Amino acid sequence: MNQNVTLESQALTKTYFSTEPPTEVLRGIDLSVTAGEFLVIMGASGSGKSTLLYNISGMDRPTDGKVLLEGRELTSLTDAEMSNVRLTQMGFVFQQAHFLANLDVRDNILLPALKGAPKGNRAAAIARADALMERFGIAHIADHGITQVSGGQLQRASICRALAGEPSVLFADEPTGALNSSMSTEVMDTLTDVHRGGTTVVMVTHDPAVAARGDRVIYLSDGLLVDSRDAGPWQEEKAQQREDDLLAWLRNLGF
Ligand SMILES: Nc1ncnc2c1ncn2[C@@H]1O[C@H](COP(=O)(O)OP(=O)(O)OP(=O)(O)O)[C@@H](O)[C@H]1O
Repeated sequence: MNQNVTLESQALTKTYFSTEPPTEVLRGIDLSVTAGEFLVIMGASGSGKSTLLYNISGMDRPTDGKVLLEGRELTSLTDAEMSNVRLTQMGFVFQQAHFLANLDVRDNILLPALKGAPKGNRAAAIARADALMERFGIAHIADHGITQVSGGQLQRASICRALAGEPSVLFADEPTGALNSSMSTEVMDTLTDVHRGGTTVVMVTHDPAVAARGDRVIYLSDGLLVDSRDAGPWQEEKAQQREDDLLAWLRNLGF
């Protein structure tokens, strides 16, 4: 394995047999994600973006093919081993934050980190969560209930939760899908910061302005990886140009 590759899929396929005829959603995906990369997955609705994210992150099991994280084959792990990998090496951000209503923001952020932390590391986990909330500008809402904060704050809290276990890869599925444009910018500034801190980010989005943040965009069509575009690191001052260039590329692909 190339030392710089952190996450890899080889001939990955996913077929749902619950439908008649079965639905072939992923039809042989070879993908390499470099350590520290910000990779964006795009494609038309139904092309298999979320399915790919779920299968490379061990949330679902592929029908065939392999997934490797830092050289370790995830596809051969037991469910318990896989769930430990998710807890200790991966972070997840979804369109909706899925927080527990009876816990405040800090305790929601801490919940998975405490599950993954060895006994006695509670104080360190709390200190890390507090530092993350400070870094992403939500320290002042740490004691608030989750219904007392904005959608953008909640999504930044879910990024803190995803980072609390110090994952090597952060997976995000339409993280701005439920937000207005100013909250979306707020959340993407946070993810850009996460990426600049060295965390590998793999994100699904249908929004070109959001996708323009990535170092590289791959395009899925009907379960196949049909193209890939390197854009280089995000530069705020070139935001509009990056989005326009990405859109031109996407239009050529039929987006
Ligand atoms: N559990 C399932 N059983 C059967 N078919 C499924 C299942 N989950 C997803 N699919 C089908 O797989 C295809 C790809 O779904 P997926 O959610 O990965 O697409 P997507 O590119 O993320 O789409 P969108 O942009 O609309 O979210 C769709 O046709 C969907 O209906």
